Amino acid sequence: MTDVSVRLGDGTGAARPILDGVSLRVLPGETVGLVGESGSGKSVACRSVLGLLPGGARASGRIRVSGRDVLTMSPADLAALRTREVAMVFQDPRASVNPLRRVGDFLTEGLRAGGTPPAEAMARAEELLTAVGIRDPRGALRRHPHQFSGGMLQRVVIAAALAAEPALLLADEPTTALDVTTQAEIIAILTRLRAERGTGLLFVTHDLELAAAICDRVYVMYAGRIVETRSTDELFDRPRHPYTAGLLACTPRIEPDAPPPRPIPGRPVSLAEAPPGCAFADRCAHAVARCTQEAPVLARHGDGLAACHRADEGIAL
Ligand SMILES: Nc1ncnc2c1ncn2[C@@H]1O[C@H](COP(=O)(O)OP(=O)(O)OP(=O)(O)O)[C@@H](O)[C@H]1O
Repeated sequence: MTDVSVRLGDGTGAARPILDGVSLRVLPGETVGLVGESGSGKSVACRSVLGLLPGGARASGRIRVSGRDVLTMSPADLAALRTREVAMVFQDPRASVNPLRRVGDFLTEGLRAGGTPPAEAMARAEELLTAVGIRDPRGALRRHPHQFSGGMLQRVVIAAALAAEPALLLADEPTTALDVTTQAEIIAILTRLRAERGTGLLFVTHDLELAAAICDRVYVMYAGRIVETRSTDELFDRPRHPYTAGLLACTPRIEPDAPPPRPIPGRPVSLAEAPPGCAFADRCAHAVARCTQEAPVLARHGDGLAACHRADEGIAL
């Protein structure tokens, strides 16, 4: 997506800005992280790729998937995009499935709608369940969602997302609701499938350790804007934006000599409440007068981009 801004109607006729000039890219086979505190706009950015914005939202900019612009697509083309090119996995797998329908029906409906004969669709569903590590796939097809644990059901949802072999998989906190062991298994499945199938993966998370473990590149969002993006290695070794450094410092670490986590002072602001200048200035220990007067632009520093007037001074280390 390039320079995407989103505004939401607030019911009174006024429009509340949610995203401002967000540019973000996922190449085939790449895992890209999107991190930031709650309310920074990660989910809205992710959903905008599927044209899934709240009612009354207005989006500008360009969102291209396989060369076609999502924002100007007809409803029929959008529906086709969602079944063939881009799939999304959400935090709560139970919200993605109909509790009254068998898993087999859920997994095969897209394939059957695309003209695959029922027996072939069932065989494909079995294959997909095997690919996500479900041991008795034939039995699983006959069961209902309530007969699965959260982790098993998330595997089913991932299998469904992969049914059409999408070019891009959007994963919005897909493991947050799961215990750590299951979380590790789901991550292993996603990374393996991405490597085997060359699917691009956009992984939305507030967990920086997890982003570090699986992502090639990371985008950091604050108040509806991207404030930093670079390769995962450099982001963690040498963040240029004090917000990224703050997120890293407040992440608990397990190494025995690691410093204790230090929370970022204050609370996150939404884009609508953001002051002029840098939206993070109020919470930033390094802010100078210029930061409250002039909005920093996202510019090249090191191997990526950062939106900070002091990005080259090494202050975020
Ligand atoms: N359906 C909606 N109606 C009104 N406002 C919304 C809606 N969805 C999101 N917002 C607003 O958009 C902003 C960005 O929300 P978003 O859910 O994208 O943040 P997030 O970074 O994904 O947070 P979280 O980590 O909590 O999911 C927030 O200020 C939120 O209140």
